[in-house]
Amino acid sequence: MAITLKNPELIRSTPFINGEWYQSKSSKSFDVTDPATGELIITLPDQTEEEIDEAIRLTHTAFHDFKKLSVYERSKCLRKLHDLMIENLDDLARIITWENGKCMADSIGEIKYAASYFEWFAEEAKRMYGHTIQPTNQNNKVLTFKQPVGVVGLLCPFNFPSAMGARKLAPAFAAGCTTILKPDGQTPLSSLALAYLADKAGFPKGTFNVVVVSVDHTPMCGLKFCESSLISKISFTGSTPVGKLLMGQSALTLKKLSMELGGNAPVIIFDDADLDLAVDQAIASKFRSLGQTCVCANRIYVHAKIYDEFANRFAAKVEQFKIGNGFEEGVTHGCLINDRAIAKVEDHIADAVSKGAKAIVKGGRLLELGPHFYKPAVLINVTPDMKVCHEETFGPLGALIKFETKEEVLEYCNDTPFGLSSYVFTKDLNTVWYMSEWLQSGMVSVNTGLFTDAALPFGGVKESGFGREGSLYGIDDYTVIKSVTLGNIYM
Ligand SMILES: NC(=O)c1ccc[n+]([C@@H]2O[C@H](COP(=O)([O-])OP(=O)(O)OC[C@H]3O[C@@H](n4cnc5c(N)ncnc54)[C@H](O)[C@@H]3O)[C@@H](O)[C@H]2O)c1
Ligand SMILES: O=CCCC(=O)O
Repeated sequence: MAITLKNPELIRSTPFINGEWYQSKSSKSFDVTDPATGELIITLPDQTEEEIDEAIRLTHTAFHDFKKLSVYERSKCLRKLHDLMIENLDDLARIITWENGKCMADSIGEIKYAASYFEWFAEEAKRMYGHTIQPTNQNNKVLTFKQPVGVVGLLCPFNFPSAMGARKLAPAFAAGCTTILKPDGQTPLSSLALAYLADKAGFPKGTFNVVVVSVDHTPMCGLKFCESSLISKISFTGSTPVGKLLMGQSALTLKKLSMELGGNAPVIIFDDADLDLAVDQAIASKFRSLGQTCVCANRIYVHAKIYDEFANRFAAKVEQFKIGNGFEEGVTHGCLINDRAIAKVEDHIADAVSKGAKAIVKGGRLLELGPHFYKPAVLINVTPDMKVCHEETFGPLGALIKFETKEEVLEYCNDTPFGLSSYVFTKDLNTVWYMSEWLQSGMVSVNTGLFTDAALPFGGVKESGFGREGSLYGIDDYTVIKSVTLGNIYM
């Protein structure tokens, strides 16, 4: 099914390099398909090593002029891009639903969320403050400047095809860095549409480049970024194993890195929680983008006193989901991205059931809807020895685990190498404080399942990575501090 857009020019079929829609000479190409139908959306050139090198070189050349552009000019471009995204909201959301499969309501939410990073960093661009410091020698003064780190390579995943790129591009541009973005080979159209709008917003030539490569050639592109001495920093969002690989590959050029990696988010529901709120919010967290969100609830710990009641209400709500093509009216949840994603959900369910879990909502493929549709599942009697407690499912499986005390549940929650986000539901301030203090995660969300925002410092601890995106801290990852000493000053 081809989609119609108010502005068909938003669909691009070539990379965007140095301010131009680049005519690739590659003899290879790759198909982007609609995960809901399996139908072809577009065929793109699979860029070669030489073309990636050339794109890096041009991004580097652009850096020297760009750093001279005033922060006020950078701020205006960012603000304009925000406005253009909102003007093109419906078209951009349709592109996400087409290439990613999430429902239109989620896609519209994603575009507003992505645009909000440009608005936020349009303001932050003006706030790259330095310090004046008094060193031990009274006749010297130290000044600090925040300077752009240089060329930044942005490697983005499929699950938020617009927002993950926006969350990197906006602070990088605000700081005065030039960027080269490689979108996921399954969902490249949103990034190309962003490049089209950035160009219209006045981003100078070469400051925002998008290269395209197939899923198969992605490791080649990753290696090129990591090994290039012209790229100063890499910002990656994706799984922990790939993050580790990129970090190793970046060692030779000692790059600055931001790693937004996998999660295994626990949700803890205490017996004093507002149950209606907890059920609704746990559902919102668990099934956002059908579970394909890095901060999605992965393990839901429910206090023994309210376990059965919570499980029944949770299951009843899941049964009400309307799964279908994301473009259809009334659909609450679309499809998963590919077969591998479904296989992981099936594996976690099979493992849990073989160890004693019981399905109170039986999940399963919905082949009558299309190749990647899956009815969400809810399991009770889940125990800490099951895979779902240790690995990120990244799909529509609600796993409910019983607990008795806060000390016990804290131990379960922290028993993982991951530490991205955690959720706590309770009315007791002491419990809120205790859990917020001791949960090993970069973000703790209390009494809400939806917390991400451009104003929030987003990022993990442990093997969920490092660096913070968004917020007043987000720009720091794209800057370096230069210290200037003024000597022999006499007053
Ligand atoms: N912390 C966050 O902000 C965040 C946000 C979204 C997703 N994620 C994580 O991402 C994972 C889901 O995404 P995925 O399955 O696509 O992850 P993935 O790591 O397989 O892929 C992520 C991206 O990296 C690319 N990639 C893969 N191998 C590469 C290589 N050798 N060099 C360069 N790029 C390479 C992929 O093509 C994709 O675009 C989950 O673990 C999820 O938690 C984290
Ligand atoms: O998937 C990860 C990002 C989700 C978000 O920023 O809300």
